[in-house]
Amino acid sequence: MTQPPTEDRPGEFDIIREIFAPLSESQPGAFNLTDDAAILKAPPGTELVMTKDAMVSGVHFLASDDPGHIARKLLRVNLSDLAAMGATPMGYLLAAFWEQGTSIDWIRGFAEGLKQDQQAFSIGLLGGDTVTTSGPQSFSLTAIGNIPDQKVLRRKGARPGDLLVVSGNIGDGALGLKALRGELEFLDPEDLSFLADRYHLPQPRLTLGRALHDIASSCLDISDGLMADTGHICETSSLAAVLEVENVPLSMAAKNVLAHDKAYLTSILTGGDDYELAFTLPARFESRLPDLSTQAQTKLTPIGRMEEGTGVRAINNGVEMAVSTPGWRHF
Ligand SMILES: Nc1ncnc2c1ncn2[C@@H]1O[C@H](COP(=O)(O)OP(=O)(O)O)[C@@H](O)[C@H]1O
Ligand SMILES: Cc1ncc(C[n+]2csc(CCOP(=O)(O)OP(=O)(O)O)c2C)c(N)n1
Ligand SMILES: [Mg+2]
Ligand SMILES: [Mg+2]
Ligand SMILES: [Mg+2]
Repeated sequence: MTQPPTEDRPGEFDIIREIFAPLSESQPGAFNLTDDAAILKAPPGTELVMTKDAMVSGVHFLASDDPGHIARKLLRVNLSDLAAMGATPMGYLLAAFWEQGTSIDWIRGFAEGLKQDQQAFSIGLLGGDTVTTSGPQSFSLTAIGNIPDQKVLRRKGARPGDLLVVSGNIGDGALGLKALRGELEFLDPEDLSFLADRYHLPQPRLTLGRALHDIASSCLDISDGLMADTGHICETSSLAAVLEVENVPLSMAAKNVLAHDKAYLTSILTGGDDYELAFTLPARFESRLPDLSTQAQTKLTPIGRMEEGTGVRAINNGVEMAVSTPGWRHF
């Protein structure tokens, strides 16, 4: 920041000391955000797992979204990638590109959101960077976790005959964005706010990821869209997937959207913002799904099967769906 601090307008280092340093309290290696970098030890017998996702106003969130929600989603989408690898969160690094003129209240609201979710997910701030930009509000977060040696879940590893299983419900995030944009005015207010909440606050499936260590043959989180991300398992595992669309788990709100207009099925299957896990399961483990579901406190639904070949085919009650765009692409 180039502006000098005044009594009522804190400067860059006031913001770091007063707003961000308290978020690093649980991390002794962050040195209270007073050093050039942080240190972190992996517990004995574990490996570090690292992931980074960015969020940009107008691309990943709406400029009108609550700053606390934006912060929590930023943390949660990264935790979702740790969950997909089967990892346990430890710490995170944050780069904030504040749009010039951002108010201190907005920054405080953002940090409040981080504080709330740090406690919920047992993770703390390790460091980062604070800059301003003439572009839109943007953030990048690097989450670091650990996993016992040799336990990592990969996108690669699915075998022909494995079941394709998803956690939670699919499509709520994409429909939530439509709800916030005023496109689903036919829904009642409870459904609208349920879907908006699902867009704002995904639920990273960390307990599930850890429970899948010796069970899943491959795993990822669904961020771009169910069809596109299933395609990633197919590509890295050199297989095809057949998706039984009628088995895709839906919330009551999503069912109400479909009852109004079946065309929303494409948004559900390809819209992304799900942050549920999709994993492949050797058929001999199918009987373990109810226990896994109880342990992970999420619904687990088999929605298809892996086969020899390439690509994802979506079959809706026996009829193959033509899907031109399987998910979100930045380019
Ligand atoms: N700019 C980049 N530099 C290095 N690695 C990247 C970059 N962009 C994406 N990746 C890597 O490419 C892979 C796929 O990225 P992405 O689709 O964004 O993953 P995800 O959807 O799980 O967040 C990941 O391993 C990610 O770390
Ligand atoms: C305002 C707004 N428009 C569109 C979307 C939809 N969207 C934007 S990026 C994206 C995919 C996920 O983001 P990405 O940066 O690709 O995360 P990753 O897959 O790397 O985890 C989706 C579904 C959104 N979330 N918010
Ligand atoms: Mg990414
Ligand atoms: Mg991912
Ligand atoms: Mg991601």
